[in-house]
Amino acid sequence: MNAPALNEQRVTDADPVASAQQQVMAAGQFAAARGWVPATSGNFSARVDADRIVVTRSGADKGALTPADLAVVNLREPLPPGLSAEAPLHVARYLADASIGAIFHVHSPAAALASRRNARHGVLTLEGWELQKAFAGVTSHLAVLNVPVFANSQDTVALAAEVEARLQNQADLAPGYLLAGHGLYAWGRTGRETLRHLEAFDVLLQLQLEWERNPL
Ligand SMILES: CSCCC(=O)C(=O)COP(=O)(O)O
Ligand SMILES: [Zn+2]
Repeated sequence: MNAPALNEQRVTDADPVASAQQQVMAAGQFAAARGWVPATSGNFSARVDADRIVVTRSGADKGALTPADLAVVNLREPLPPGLSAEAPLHVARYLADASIGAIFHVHSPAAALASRRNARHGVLTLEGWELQKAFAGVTSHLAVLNVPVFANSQDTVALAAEVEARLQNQADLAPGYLLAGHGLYAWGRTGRETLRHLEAFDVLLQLQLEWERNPL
């Protein structure tokens, strides 16, 4: 999962926009196949270079994305109309962390439910699960990983500022956060790593929900 496939590497070298588009379209199919982006929910982005990302347009079916559903956006310029309503959340993350290569947002049932269960605390803490090692840099099930939970908001510019202020000061941060009653944002250095993180989050959130409901 860590090394890009040969085809992905060739496209990256030749055409970084096409590579970013390919990562986003593949992620959309992966998420749709698992029921994580129902009814056009979710939004996906991948970095092109230090200044640009590819991001989904608003309302696109994430399971059937084509290049026409994707916009190339400069991170340091005003956002054009028609982008995902949540594009400010993507842009703020890329600007805050130059190592991020892709950000995928899903509305999986586990994320929506776990976010509401933990909204009052403002954080969901993962600990004791071997699958935590699917997150980059985590080497033990004993690691304590915090997943911040934010109140949902339709003002995604203000929400992005709130998220980034909190993430800067969050110790032991997992590669993602939850929006209450809404879903999960996850990131990684590449599209493949971000998909691995999404998949790990999905199982870990299901385990956590079951554990909270019925601890042994
Ligand atoms: C259809 S779900 C409500 C909007 C949302 O939360 C989402 O993820 C999709 O919004 P977008 O503007 O990116 O299509
Ligand atoms: Zn959403």
